[in-house]
Amino acid sequence: MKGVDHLAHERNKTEFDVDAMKIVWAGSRHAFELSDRMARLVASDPAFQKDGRIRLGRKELFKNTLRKAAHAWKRILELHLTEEEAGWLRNFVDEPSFTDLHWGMFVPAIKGQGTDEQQQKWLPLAYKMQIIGSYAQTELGHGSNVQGLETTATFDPETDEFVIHSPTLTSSKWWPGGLGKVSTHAIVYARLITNGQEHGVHGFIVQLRSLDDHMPIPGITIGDIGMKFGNGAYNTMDNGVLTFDHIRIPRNQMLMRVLQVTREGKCVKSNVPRQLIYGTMVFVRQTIVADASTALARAVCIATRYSAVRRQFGSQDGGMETQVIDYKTQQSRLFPLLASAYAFRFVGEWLKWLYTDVTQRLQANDFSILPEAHACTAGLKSLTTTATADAIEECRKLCGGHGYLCASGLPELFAVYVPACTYEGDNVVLLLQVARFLMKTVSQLGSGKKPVGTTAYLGRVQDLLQCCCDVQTAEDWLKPSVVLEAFEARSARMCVARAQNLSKFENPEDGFAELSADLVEASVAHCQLIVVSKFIDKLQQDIPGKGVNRQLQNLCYIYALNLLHKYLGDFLSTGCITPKQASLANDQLRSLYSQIRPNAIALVDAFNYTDHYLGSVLGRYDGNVYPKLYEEAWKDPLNDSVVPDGYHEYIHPMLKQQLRNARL
Ligand SMILES: CCCCC/C=C\C/C=C\C/C=C\C/C=C\C/C=C/C(=O)SCCNC(=O)CCNC(=O)[C@H](O)C(C)(C)COP(=O)(O)OP(=O)(O)OC[C@H]1O[C@@H](n2cnc3c(N)ncnc32)[C@H](O)[C@@H]1OP(=O)(O)O
Ligand SMILES: Cc1cc2nc3c(=O)[nH]c(=O)nc-3n(C[C@H](O)[C@H](O)[C@H](O)COP(=O)(O)OP(=O)(O)OC[C@H]3O[C@@H](n4cnc5c(N)ncnc54)[C@H](O)[C@@H]3O)c2cc1C
Repeated sequence: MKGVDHLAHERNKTEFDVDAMKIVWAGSRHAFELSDRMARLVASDPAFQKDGRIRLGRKELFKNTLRKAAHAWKRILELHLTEEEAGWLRNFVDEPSFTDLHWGMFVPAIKGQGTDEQQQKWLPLAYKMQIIGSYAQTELGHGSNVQGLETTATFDPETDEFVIHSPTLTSSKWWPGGLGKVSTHAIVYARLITNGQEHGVHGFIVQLRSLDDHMPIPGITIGDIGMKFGNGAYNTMDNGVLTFDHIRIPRNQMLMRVLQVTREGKCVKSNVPRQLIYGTMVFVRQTIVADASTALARAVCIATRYSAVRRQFGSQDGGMETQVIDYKTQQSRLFPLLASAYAFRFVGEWLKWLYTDVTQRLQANDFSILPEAHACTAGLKSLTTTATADAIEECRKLCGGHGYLCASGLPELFAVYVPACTYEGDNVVLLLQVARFLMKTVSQLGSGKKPVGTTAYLGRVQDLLQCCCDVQTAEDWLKPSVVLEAFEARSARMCVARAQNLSKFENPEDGFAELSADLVEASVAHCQLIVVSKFIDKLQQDIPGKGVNRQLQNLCYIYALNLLHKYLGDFLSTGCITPKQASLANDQLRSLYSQIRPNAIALVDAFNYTDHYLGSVLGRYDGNVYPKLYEEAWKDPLNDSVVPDGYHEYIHPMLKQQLRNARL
């Protein structure tokens, strides 16, 4: 790092091995080295520079994204990068584009729902980018309700083809990323109709554009759906609209792992459950959880470094003013977010493991943990994206006025990130799925079915309904068993209370609708328990590096005790803890903030973000904020001329008018 390090005094306070923490954050030495190499490769390549992109108009912005995606692909081929390396490289380019959907959804959909023959035919084309794919599920009229989609795929036995059609305006495909201007193909979700009978929604591989001149296939209408929230931000993506007028595709382009349609138009079910049609969403939700920690860590890194640079008030005898990071209010807002970044990292790691485990089991025809995988991915996607979007906004406020400048990097980060609360399942709709899973689990307790995995604690429900929290001193809140029991008891009691209320309804569906707001709260409690318990599990691992485990313990308890404080109503009303114990938890929280304080800068350094990736003047590694902020202001196009365009037309005549009026 060249030049003066304005944060050196902060780094000198560090009480742990930052390099060892970098490896913990990355997940392994291999992951660290690989991501570090790719981050530096991107940061050092002028073709990937990001300065000024927020000032580009839509067309320039989009073309710039196409240029970067093409350059990234060129570098991937030239350097013979592995799939893993290529994924990191695209990540550090840090610009949403059609490639996200091609690699993130189109390829996984074919892998997860295609037969062996379909995979053999389509994957090599996709891997070489000889075709570019998107994921066209959502329509103008329906997104959450997948079974309500209207596009039809009618089998024509005479020609051995499906006819894909958009019967209504609301059946227009609407939102798919990469679809508007780039994709040549899409996985299109449509209602399958054979021999006049409906067979639910299925995926079909449909060519959209000519591979020669990129013109839409006759009968297809396709375009971009228009500008989205924020400058730059997600507008690099061509989210699209698409309609079909009786488009014909060969029968073998229906993804047939779940259901096969024969030459005669007969439907033959395979042994895999129907829910596997939703498998791509499960995969992507899992990646979104991992991505949440990355986005949250970016915002926290910016806010933490800036909070150490920024000084306000408190100067005595003309000495230095107080660093805003030393205010307890700043710490109580910032450090729980820092702790959440680590918590989400570890739960994301665990979810990846769970997903891999489910995938292997599915291949061996074991579908038993599919409902749990669905509930965990849906619930954790919802919990982590909501918390991350809120946290990015909180980090903006933590940076005061300068946080509102685009140069802080936070407005763009927020605008890019916030749709994660909606895409891949609206966060409330997903929590309702978790609630269904929890209520089903509770209802089966009486029949002796033993809950496993993340709901195993519900098997001890009788104990959890009676247990009393064993906290007498603030230090008692640093016992993993105490924290875990408090979270388990809160979640179990909320689930049981909701189940009892549901049982009062004659029709369970009426009850579910009526109590849905309460049910969502139980889902949140359950998901928070998962995050806390996976963080505690992480602490039990042998983590090398001086002081690393100690810092992680502090972060873990900050995460848990801050939730306890924030959701105190739940903990008190369910009788899990007493007001006195809650007050002791707060005492402990304040003490933990003081312990984290000297390590805060090193804990964000451990994310190993380059200045290029952070894209923030406030979050610069060297803390040299003010000169760079000053320099940045002069780059604004308004400062190209001293007297602005429009002066002669609008300002000058107004001034003259006032002068005349004054003389009158
Ligand atoms: C620049 C930032 C990028 C960040 C991302 C980083 C990495 C990601 C990598 C790549 C992606 C690239 C970019 C990402 C950006 C945007 C892409 C966005 C894409 C999309 O949004 S695609 C569209 C997503 N749409 C949805 O999520 C729709 C939500 N709705 C549903 O999932 C379902 O309709 C529903 C709500 C679950 C209802 O289902 P339905 O069948 O009608 O009803 P139920 O009766 O409730 O369920 C029946 C039964 O099935 C079980 N179930 C439901 N879903 C699943 C599932 N997914 N898996 C397994 N099982 C499932 C349910 O539990 C029921 O079971 P029972 O036992 O009770 O019968
Ligand atoms: C940036 C972005 C990218 C996207 N990319 C893609 C893509 O590549 N491919 C694709 O197919 N789709 C994509 N989508 C679409 C996305 O998946 C849907 O928008 C999302 O699933 C939400 O569905 P909806 O829009 O129908 O919301 P709605 O369901 O209409 O939600 C509106 C409101 O109704 C509430 N609500 C809905 N149902 C219920 C219920 N049962 N109970 C209680 N409340 C309910 C919701 O909580 C929400 O508050 C994208 C969306 C965005 C914003």
